[in-house]
Amino acid sequence: MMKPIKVAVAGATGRMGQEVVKLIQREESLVLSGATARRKKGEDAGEAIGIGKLGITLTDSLDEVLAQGPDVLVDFTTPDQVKANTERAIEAGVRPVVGTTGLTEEEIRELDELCRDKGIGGIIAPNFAIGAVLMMVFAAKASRYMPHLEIIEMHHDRKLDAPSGTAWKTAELISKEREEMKQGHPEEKETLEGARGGYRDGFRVHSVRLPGLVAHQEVLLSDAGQLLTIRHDSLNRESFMPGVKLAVEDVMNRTGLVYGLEKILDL
Ligand SMILES: NC(=O)C1=CN([C@@H]2O[C@H](COP(=O)(O)OP(=O)(O)OC[C@H]3O[C@@H](n4cnc5c(N)ncnc54)[C@H](OP(=O)(O)O)[C@@H]3O)[C@@H](O)[C@H]2O)C=CC1
Ligand SMILES: O=C(O)C1=N[C@H](C(=O)O)C[C@H](O)C1
Repeated sequence: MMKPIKVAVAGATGRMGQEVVKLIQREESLVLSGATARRKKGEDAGEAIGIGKLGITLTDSLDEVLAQGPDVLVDFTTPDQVKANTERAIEAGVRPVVGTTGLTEEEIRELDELCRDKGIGGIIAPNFAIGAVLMMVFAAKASRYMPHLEIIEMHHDRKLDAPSGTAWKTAELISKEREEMKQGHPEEKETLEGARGGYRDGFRVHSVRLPGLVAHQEVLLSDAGQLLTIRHDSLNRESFMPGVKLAVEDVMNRTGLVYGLEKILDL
């Protein structure tokens, strides 16, 4: 049997980090080698998230976790932590699998260069749910034929960033397929600031934040007499785990960093 992949988790007590720790526990091909969290540091990682003792103590020191020699670091922390965490992982020769949103295109390019210099693989995916990736790719394809469109993303009200990483990625994929064009009335005026949402490459992106939601997105595309709605709903955070597992396995066999799960799926 193959040796299990040693996975460390940054942000292990967060909404996503907890799911990743549970994923690692149920997969024989993965083993938890370390975990970071600040508020629950010193506690056992399993006990802290209610799944029983795992023998891994939570620490707020990423360097301590990296010194254990994991193969992969999975990061679900915050937009202000992720760049530094990922740089430190790569410098330590640990392959990053990043779900945390908020990295700019320039930062992603820098991290790719670092990975290549080290000869290791990495992936940054704003959304690990396979259905969400399909929604983004289908919407981008549809935009070639139906270029009038708007993106509406809807999330829980604990989310820090707007628009979501998924909406940014969708916009990027659409902008590669669709000729830039202005939509709506040329003399349109907002009488309530923000009413028309954010603007990118000629189309609008709207962010909704409500308690009880998880992660949802609609891309509305229209033409005379017709509306195409491409929608994805993550109903819980387990929905992201098959994609996380795929990414952890993938980075073991690549050099350089990819941005987007669609790059490692055979679509
Ligand atoms: N790619 C994808 O598929 C998905 C991406 N996301 C993204 O993942 C990120 C996390 O989301 P979510 O889990 O909901 O957020 P949470 O706020 O629930 O979790 C973030 C966790 O990070 C921990 N944390 C923050 N800073 C540090 C630090 N310096 N060291 C150690 N731990 C730290 C926090 O714990 P403490 O304060 O105790 O340290 C917290 O538990 C967001 O950017 C979100 O957009 C979310 C869902 C899916
Ligand atoms: O914060 C979240 O919850 C999510 N964040 C990611 C994003 O910003 O797109 C992925 C998913 O939408 C859930």
